[in-house]
Amino acid sequence: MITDKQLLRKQMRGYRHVLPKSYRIKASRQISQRLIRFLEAKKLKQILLYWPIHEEVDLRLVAEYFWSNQLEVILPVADQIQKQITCYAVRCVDQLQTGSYGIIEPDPALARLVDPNELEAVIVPGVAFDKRGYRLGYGGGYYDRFFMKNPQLLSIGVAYPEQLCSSVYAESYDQTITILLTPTNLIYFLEKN
Ligand SMILES: Nc1nc2c(c(=O)[nH]1)N(C=O)[C@@H](CNc1ccc(C(=O)N[C@@H](CCC(=O)O)C(=O)O)cc1)CN2
Ligand SMILES: Nc1ncnc2c1ncn2[C@@H]1O[C@H](COP(=O)(O)OP(=O)(O)OP(=O)(O)O)[C@@H](O)[C@H]1O
Repeated sequence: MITDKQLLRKQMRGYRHVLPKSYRIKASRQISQRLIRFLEAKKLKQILLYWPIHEEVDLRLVAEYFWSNQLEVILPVADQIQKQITCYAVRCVDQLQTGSYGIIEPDPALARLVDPNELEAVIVPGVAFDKRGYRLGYGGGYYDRFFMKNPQLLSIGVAYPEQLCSSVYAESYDQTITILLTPTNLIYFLEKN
């Protein structure tokens, strides 16, 4: 049986897939610039970023910003068996490799292992976000597990406006994000549901 959640995931991925490339590039640049300004204002440096796949918001400008300021870029490495994320910090693109799901990830042999307690914020990719701050991903539950173990972390979702919807059919294990950044808005979700 196909669930509402699976249908929504397919529909929202479809919406994202048909966004023109030029639109996605422009929106990604706007979101990246807003994120850089936010991180500077709050003096946040130890940030878990992500390297984009499919048509996700592309934050590589933020990675470039970190590297050009002699800061490390922290990225997740996905363990496909355990469905868990481990964080590694890299100093340049040479420390990256193609990992699970074809995602560009830190090479654990070259990168520095980062304890999640060191993190000051987590930038969360998603397929869709709803008005209560719940997120829909690719269905692996990686970020849900990560936030269940590290509930204190500030989580910042990033999205094109076309990824927002009224409900993503959140389940008991789903965690809300703290902030959502779009090309034109910064939304705070104050209530932890
Ligand atoms: N850029 C990025 N990195 C990330 C995530 C993410 O959502 N985006 N993750 C967040 O969880 C973790 C990896 N999880 C992922 C789970 C599935 C797919 C994916 O593309 N799945 C294919 C099906 C592949 C298969 O079945 O073998 C697909 O949905 O088309 C990608 C990432 C950690 N790193
Ligand atoms: N904290 C958890 N502990 C154990 N299993 C979990 C936990 N969180 C989620 N799961 C499991 O993970 C699966 C996928 O969850 P969900 O559909 O919410 O993923 P998602 O948020 O879309 O994916 P992702 O975070 O990887 O982008 C579900 O079957 C759920 O049972």
